[in-house]
Amino acid sequence: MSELRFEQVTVRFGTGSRAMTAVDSVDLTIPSGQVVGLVGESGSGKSTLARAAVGLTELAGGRILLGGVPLRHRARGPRPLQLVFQDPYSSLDPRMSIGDSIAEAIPRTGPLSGGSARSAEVGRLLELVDLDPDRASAHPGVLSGGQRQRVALARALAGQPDVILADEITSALDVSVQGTVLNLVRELQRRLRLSMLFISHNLAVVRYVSDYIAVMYLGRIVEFGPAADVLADPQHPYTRDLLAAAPRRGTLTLDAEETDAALRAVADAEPADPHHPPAGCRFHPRCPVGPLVRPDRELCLTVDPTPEAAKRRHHTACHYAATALQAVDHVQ
Ligand SMILES: Nc1ncnc2c1ncn2[C@@H]1O[C@H](COP(=O)(O)OP(=O)(O)OP(=O)(O)O)[C@@H](O)[C@H]1O
Repeated sequence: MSELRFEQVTVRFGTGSRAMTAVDSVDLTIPSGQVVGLVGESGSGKSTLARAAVGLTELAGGRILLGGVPLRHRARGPRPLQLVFQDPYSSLDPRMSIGDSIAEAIPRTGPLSGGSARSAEVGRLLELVDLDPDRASAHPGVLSGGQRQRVALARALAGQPDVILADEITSALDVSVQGTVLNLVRELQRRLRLSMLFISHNLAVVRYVSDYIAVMYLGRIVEFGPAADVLADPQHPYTRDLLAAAPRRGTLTLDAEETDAALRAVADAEPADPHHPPAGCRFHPRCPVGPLVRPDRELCLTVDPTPEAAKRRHHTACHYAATALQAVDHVQ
């Protein structure tokens, strides 16, 4: 079993007046062999959550379990979680051949410890990501962005992971290449039965690969559910903003910056300051729904809806989710 579960995970940065909670009491499960797409605007805490899972960032609270076992208790050896970044340059040493970079990530013990087994494995991994094994001696600098991202994927797979955390892996690629890399990711995920957290600003990209969608806002998960349900029947006003800002189904034409800009235009407000998150519901300063239901917004201003959220298969952290959204539709 390779279910990855975040339980009440909290990450803080800074001290004193610059202290901030980047990830706040997050509960999130990535079911075994499934893809959870994590979407939200810049600064919402998506990368921090992924970095916490691989131990690059310390937890201030909560725990992370793989197959029911807290991660810090697992024995060393093949790395069960692998993080793939937006920029493959950060994981590929430009001075090393791509074959050596991949070989370096193959476990040094077990059946792949011998030299010839390792180079055969490099060839197999390159083929797996649709690259010619003859390119093993090439350096990253001579490859296209899409090819480099394939190498980064091969390197991640070399660690024999159960879980891949893919952080904006197509954001730096031309739109024409994004589709082929996304197809490859989905095919590999299915073939190898990987569990995956797939992070992107772009809901069009997320919906392309995800079984479930989680929406993050100011360090919190504000909506979670099966992808089809979230897309067809978004419950949180922020998810509706995201959907309004996303390119239509089948296109991937908005990049990260454009998506953020579109989001702000839709919500007609600057993102909240993560150092001073609003009291009550964090989304209330941007929310079109609360004032429609109750002009004084008492509940929204004073009561944090998150703790009640995670009870159903498709759930949201909004006091007035479904009923109020119908009211907004009616007014519009
Ligand atoms: N090492 C750090 N030190 C201090 N603050 C940090 C650090 N890493 C992240 N942050 C802050 O934590 C918050 C969440 O950042 P994070 O990168 O996780 O967001 P994100 O949703 O992934 O956004 P982006 O897509 O822009 O990376 C931001 O306000 C960011 O400035």
